This record gives sequence, structure tokens and C-alpha cells, in this order.
Amino acid sequence: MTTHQPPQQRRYFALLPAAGVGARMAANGPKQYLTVGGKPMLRHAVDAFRASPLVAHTYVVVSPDDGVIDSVLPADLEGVTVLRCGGATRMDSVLNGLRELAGAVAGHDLIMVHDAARPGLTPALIGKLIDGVGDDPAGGLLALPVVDTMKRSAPGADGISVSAATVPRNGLWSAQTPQMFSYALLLRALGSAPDANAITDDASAIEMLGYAPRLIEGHPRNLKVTLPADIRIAEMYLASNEDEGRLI
Ligand SMILES: Nc1ccn([C@@H]2O[C@H](COP(=O)(O)OP(=O)(O)OP(=O)(O)O)[C@@H](O)[C@H]2O)c(=O)n1
Ligand SMILES: C[C@](O)(CO)[C@H](O)COP(=O)(O)O
Repeated sequence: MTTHQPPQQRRYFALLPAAGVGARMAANGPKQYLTVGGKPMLRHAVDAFRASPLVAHTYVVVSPDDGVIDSVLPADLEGVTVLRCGGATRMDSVLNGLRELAGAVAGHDLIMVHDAARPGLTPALIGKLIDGVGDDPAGGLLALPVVDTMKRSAPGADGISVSAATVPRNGLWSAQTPQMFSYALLLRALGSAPDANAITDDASAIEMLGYAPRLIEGHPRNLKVTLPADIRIAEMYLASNEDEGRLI
């Protein structure tokens, strides 16, 4: 007699690595706490996940000695938990956060890892990723097809960089976040990654296991705020509510 197991109910969780120092921003503190669009940068992505009916809970990974987070995410903020387990690299922070979730999430639950430095995320983009990945065991990520011509640099005379080659851009995508994978697969991939410094995004660790995550078209508003000039761009998008379905 066959026993029909009910389909495993997948839940969706957000995990935001927010333990960086923002060296390239060169601000007087970690960039995730800079005021962007009227509130601390980190709060925009947290609020996008909290506004999504698809997301069960949001976890934010900060440095153990973070002295700001309590003023940005009050302890009674519904649907959010702060994990003080940030590490030396982004990958370490994500892996430490995943290990803290053992027992709180099931192996088949989906984890959306999202940079706290991407304030332009919206519930619509979260839903687009979830719909686009479906039940593909390889997971997926938001990304944008590259539109500029890509150059491979080489050191030139007097220390300037020169173009050594043009990298064919067809098939090249610029990875965004969230990057979404089952808890079990992501924990295994990051836990077996050879070198935390070689892993700049979660999907690369998944690819090392032989999986091909789906590329779901994101939006320019979902840029990573890395350099000072990025703040104005982010604020322009945060001030508008254009339809993310169209890349305008
Ligand atoms: N040890 C680290 C490094 C980065 N991050 C987080 O990973 C995301 C993407 O990293 P990035 O944009 O590089 O942020 P920083 O590392 O702070 O920036 P920089 O490289 O300029 O120092 C950010 O939300 C950052 O807070 C993290 O949680 N732990
Ligand atoms: C994860 C990421 O945002 C995908 O593009 C990117 O790799 C993060 O790089 P960073 O140097 O940690 O900002």
C-alpha cells in the first residue's frame, strides 16, 4: 500500500548579512546605517521582507559588537530577529547566521540571502524571485543581463590599467540578491566552500556543488550601495514607485 506523504510545506525566510564595515563607502560608520531615503539603509530591505505576505520571518546578521542595530531594529519589531554572529567575510556572516537557524527552519525551507546594502528591494521583486524559482532544487537569484561592454584589464605603463581584452557580454549577468536556496543545500554549499574569500556570493558556492541556479531578472533599483555615488541613485529609486516589472 502506498502512503501518500503530504507535500512538504515550504516556508520562505530572509537572511540579511549586515556585518560589513563599508570600507569602500568611506563613511564615518558602517554604510548599512547611513540614512538613505529618510531611514537607515538596512531598514528598507527589512521592511520590504516584512511587507511581503510570502516571507515567514526575517533574520539580520550583525557584528557581535554592533552598537547601532538596537536603535534601527527595536527588539519588539514583529517578524524580525537580530543575530549577533557576523564574521570576517560576507560568506562567514551568512554561514554563521545559517548555523544559528538550525532548529528554527527545516532543511526544505527556502532561505533568501539579501545584502542589507541593497535598499531598493520591493515585495514585488521578492515575489518575482519566488515565482521564478518555483520548486527548482537548484534555487535562483535576481540578476541583470550585462548591458555594457566588459573589458579585462592589465597593468599598463606608470601604473594605469589598460584593456587587455574584451569579454563577450552575451550570456553575462550581474548578480543581485536575494539569492534563494533550500536551507539544507545552502548550509552544505557554504560549509564545504574551499575559501571564504573566493566566495563573493551564495550562488557561487551552490555552483561548486554542480547546481545551476536560475537567473531571474531583477531591477536596477536593486543596486548594491557600495560607493558614495550609489547613494543618490538609490535615493532616486526609493523616491519613485515605478513598476518593477518593466526595466525602465
Ligand atoms: N564580513 C561581512 C562583510 C559584508 N557583510 C555584508 O554583506 C553585504 C554586501 O557586502 P558589501 O557591499 O561588500 O559591504 P561591506 O563589506 O560593508 O563593504 P566593503 O567591502 O566596501 O567594506 C553587506 O550588507 C554587508 O553588510 C557581512 O555581513 N559581513
Ligand atoms: C552578493 C553580491 O551582492 C552579488 O553581486 C556581491 O557579490 C557582494 O559583493 P561584496 O563585495 O560583498 O559587496
